[in-house]
Amino acid sequence: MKVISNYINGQLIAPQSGQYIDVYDPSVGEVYAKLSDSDNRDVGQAVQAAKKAFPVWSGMTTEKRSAILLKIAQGIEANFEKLALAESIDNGKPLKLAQEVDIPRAASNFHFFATGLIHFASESHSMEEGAINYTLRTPIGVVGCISPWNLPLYLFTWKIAPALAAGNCVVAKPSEITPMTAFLLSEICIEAGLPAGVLNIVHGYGNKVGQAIAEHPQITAISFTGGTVTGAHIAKIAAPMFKKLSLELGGKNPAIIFADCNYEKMLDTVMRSSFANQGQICLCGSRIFVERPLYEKFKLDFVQRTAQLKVGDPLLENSNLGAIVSEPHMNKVLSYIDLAKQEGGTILTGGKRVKLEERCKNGWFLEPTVIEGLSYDCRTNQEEIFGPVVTIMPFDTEEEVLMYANSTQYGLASSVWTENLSRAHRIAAELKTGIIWTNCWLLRDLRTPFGGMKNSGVGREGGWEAMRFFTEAKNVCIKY
Ligand SMILES: NC(=O)C1=CN([C@@H]2O[C@H](COP(=O)(O)OP(=O)(O)OC[C@H]3O[C@@H](n4cnc5c(N)ncnc54)[C@H](O)[C@@H]3O)[C@@H](O)[C@H]2O)C=CC1
Ligand SMILES: O=C(O)/C=C/C=C(\O)C(=O)O
Repeated sequence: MKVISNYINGQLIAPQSGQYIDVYDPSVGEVYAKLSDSDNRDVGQAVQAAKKAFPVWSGMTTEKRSAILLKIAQGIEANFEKLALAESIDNGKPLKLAQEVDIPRAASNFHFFATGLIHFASESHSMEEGAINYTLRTPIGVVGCISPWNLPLYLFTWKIAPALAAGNCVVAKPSEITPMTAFLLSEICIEAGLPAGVLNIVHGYGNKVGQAIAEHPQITAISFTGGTVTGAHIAKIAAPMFKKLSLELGGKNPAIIFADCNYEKMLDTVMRSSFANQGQICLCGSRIFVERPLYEKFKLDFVQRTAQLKVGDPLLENSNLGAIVSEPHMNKVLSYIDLAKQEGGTILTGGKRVKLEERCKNGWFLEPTVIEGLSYDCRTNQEEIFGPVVTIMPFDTEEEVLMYANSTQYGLASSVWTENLSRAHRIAAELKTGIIWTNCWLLRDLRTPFGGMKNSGVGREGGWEAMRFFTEAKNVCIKY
């Protein structure tokens, strides 16, 4: 059985506890690897290694740092098939999705920041009084990156690439539920010649390793993606130490469909925004609002298309949906389907666990589910489900749909479907979400600010936002 070691000070090493955690393949429901059960001792060791490496890494020329990060990107590309297969086995997502989205994006994250760092420059502001300010952006030192299980390598690299590009040394923790590709990345980093201690990957539970990262006084900035409750917990620990925080948290995203939309394009994309990655993306559109004249047609077509989706072995080419990441998570999603029924919802399609045969007979699979007949303010429509479950609701006016869309504690992303340009701008101005996609979904330009409002997070990642987060701004004012 594969044993997943920590990557500390350039070495693959066992956890100090000598203990290991079971890692499951969700499509077969069985343990297939053992993961280091690390604790604050391993985090302490990682921080010491990172501190030692900091003068070397931050003092390196940008060209040299860029070249090493590009080598990591090339290493991801060279190991493309191995990483995609590992991601699919670890997470349960269709192999095709890992090949088309997760792994290419992980390589892009490194490419993007490896080249970006060369162009990252100081700002200067001249004053009429005869003075000039220039703002130095210096690396922070040792930073922490904590990532979730839904897009494992994609989100892990989305954090560590800018942190490293900005000249920091990193103590990183991938999710204990999906640690495999982060482990494979540590092998790639060794191969790429990343100096020892620059990146340290400490595996284990959130309440041990994650907690130790949040508490460590020498980790002065943390980038976290995960659940809102965990984000609030980390914020509470970090606040008295005045740590810099970037929190990418949950969502309950609206998809708003007007009757004048490009119907076929909308339908194809809304299928994806509802069920991609089994609905386990914080950006998925889980509340679908449809203008009343289009509602019945949309309902008919959407339900029919959903019922035709194939839930199957993630390794097979024709599976549209794979397994849910874990048994507890599958049960959580099922409990929300029960709640929807109690709240008066009608299940139009789906709603049950899927029992596959042979290899996947004990896997954790769910039918893609469409629910109607719920009020906008019931729990099903207010709380994050994070699975292949969407609700559909009609609306009559722009004011009404904006009220529905903005009614939750979350404010991550919205998608809007209309051919009316003025309306698109009007709606975008009123939606309280950090990201608004009009006539598209998850169309990503890595230069743009990425993040949420309200309980969906604090701060923005991506492009210069990430480089600014991972640096200290120091203004120098010179009077001449
Ligand atoms: N990006 C997103 O929006 C995500 C949202 N979620 C939501 O959160 C819910 C719970 O999922 P979980 O896997 O439990 O997410 P989580 O928020 O517990 O896990 C995310 C990361 O935080 C770590 N973590 C957990 N406790 C920690 C602590 N005390 N200190 C520091 N780090 C800690 C985990 O080990 C993991 O690496 C999901 O059902 C879903 O609704 C989950 C994953 C991603
Ligand atoms: O950066 C992206 O393209 C996607 C990010 C997705 C998440 O943060 C998530 O699903 O947790």
